[in-house]
Formats: sequence, C-alpha cells, structure tokens
Amino acid sequence: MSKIPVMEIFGPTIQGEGMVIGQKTMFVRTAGCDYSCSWCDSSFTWDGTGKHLIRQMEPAQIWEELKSLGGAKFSHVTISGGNPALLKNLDGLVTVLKENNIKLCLETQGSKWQEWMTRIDELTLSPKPPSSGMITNYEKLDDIVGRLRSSDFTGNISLKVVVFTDEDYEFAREIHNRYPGVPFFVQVGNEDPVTTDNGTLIASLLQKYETLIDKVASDQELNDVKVLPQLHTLLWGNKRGV
Ligand SMILES: C[S@@+](CC[C@H](N)C(=O)[O-])C[C@H]1O[C@@H](n2cnc3c(N)ncnc32)[C@H](O)[C@@H]1O
Ligand SMILES: Nc1nc2[nH]cc(C(=O)O)c2c(=O)[nH]1
Ligand code: SF4
Ligand SMILES: [Mg+2]
Repeated sequence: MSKIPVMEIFGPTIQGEGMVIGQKTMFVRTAGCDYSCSWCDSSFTWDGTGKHLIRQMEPAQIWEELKSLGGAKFSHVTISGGNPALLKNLDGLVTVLKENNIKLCLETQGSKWQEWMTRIDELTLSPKPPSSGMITNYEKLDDIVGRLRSSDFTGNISLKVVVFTDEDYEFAREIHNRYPGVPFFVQVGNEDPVTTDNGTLIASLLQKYETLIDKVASDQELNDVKVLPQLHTLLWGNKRGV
C-alpha cells in the first residue's frame, strides 16, 4: 500500500484564500516542499521543525480521520502543504475522497505536474514572486497551465500571486499577462507569519490590503483581477490548524 506523509488534518473551517474563499472545508496538509520561500507561513512542512508531526498514512486512514473530525459536517476537502504535487501517490487519496462525493481543492505552486490533478475540482496555482527567493520555471508552468486548460480537466483553475513588494506586483502583472483568461487573484503577503500579537498583525495586514487595493484600482493592466487578504489570518492570526 502507498502511504502519504501527512503534516496535519483539520477542520471544518473555511477556505481563507483565493477562488473559493469562504467555502466550508476540511484541510489535509502534506509534508515536504521543493521550494523554500523566504516568507513561507507553513515552513514547518519542509524545514525540519515539524518533523515529529509527520505521519505516514494510508488514504483510508486519512478519510477516517477526516470523518472523525468533521463527522457529516463537510463535503469539501482542501489539499495543501508543502507541495502536495510532489506526491504521485496522492492519487489514492483523491480516489477515496471522490468515491465519497467530496469536492476537492488543491493548493500548489505550479512547479510539478501529477495525473491526479485532473480530478481536482478547484485548483489554485500560486507561482512565487521575487521576494520569495524562488525562480519560476516558466516552461513547467506553461505545461501545467496548458494541461489544465485542455479538455482532460473539467474543474476550475485559478492563479494566485502573493504580493509583498513592488517587484512582486510587477511579477503578478507578468503572470496575468502570460495567462490571460485564467481567473487571477492577488493576495496580501503576511510579513510576520510567526507573531502571536494578533492586534498588531491584523491592523498591519488590513493596511496592506488597502494599499494593494489602491494599487490595483489605479492600474489599467490589472482589470479582471480579484484582490484578497488571507481571511483566516485576519480572523485567527498565525494560529495553526485553522
Ligand atoms: C503554504 S502554501 C502551500 C501550497 C503550495 N506550496 C503553494 O505555495 O502554493 C499555501 C498558500 O499560502 C501562501 N502563502 C505562504 N506564505 C504566505 C505568507 N507569508 N503570506 C501570504 N500568503 C502566503 C502561498 O503563496 C500559497 O498560495
Ligand atoms: N483557513 C485556511 N485557509 C487556507 N487556505 C490556504 C491555506 C494553506 O495553508 O494552504 C489555508 C489554511 O491554512 N487555512
Ligand atoms: S511553495 Fe508553498 S509551501 Fe513551499 S515554501 Fe513556498 S509557500 Fe511554502
Ligand atoms: Mg496557510
């Protein structure tokens, strides 16, 4: 059997980001990432600090845990990480969840392709801007977007760029120009993904949200775009498992 490295399973909560923001959902967060973004808010999935939390789980076991946490109070599961697209054998989990009529959302950065991605209902690709320290492989990203725009894929896709700096904003424009027609989101960057001072954090994030809205509002290159905060961070700060 094929086990999946699971970092955390939580919910029901709401999807705090992107194309289905507000959607009631469970989360399965896998361990391991091929990137190491400077500002990653889930760095415990790849920097060794969460090593003790990793469980190697069978798809059926993950489903049991989702049910024991969520009971009958969910019909939607978001798979995030880390980068879940590193795992070929997530196929088994997708199968179990689909057999149980669960709608599936995936969060990934667009650096790897897996065949099971065609069975996701809401797929977010989040290429990384310069402030992350990562370099986007456009050949790879073109290939992935191409596959997701083909008739093999019946779900919905979106592109989501997190913005911290003016350079990041330029990167967001480039991505939107490169893939016109793909629903496009810009998201406020959280510069302090460890603080527990929620008052200060939330005030600063709201300020940044307003600044990003102003920037987009006065930009004729970014018209068909949605500007969002991380709703879960505005509600619960950097708390894990929400
Ligand atoms: C933790 S990542 C996991 C999935 C995948 N590795 C990715 O980056 O798309 C989930 C989402 O959180 C975003 N994110 C990570 N750190 C962030 C931060 N400090 N501020 C805002 N968004 C952040 C990522 O850009 C991504 O869209
Ligand atoms: N509520 C909530 N929404 C989220 N959307 C994307 C998340 C992620 O870490 O991938 C996330 C998360 O961790 N919590
Ligand atoms: S790609 Fe995602 S999980 Fe990986 S380091 Fe960047 S933000 Fe974190
Ligand atoms: Mg998160």
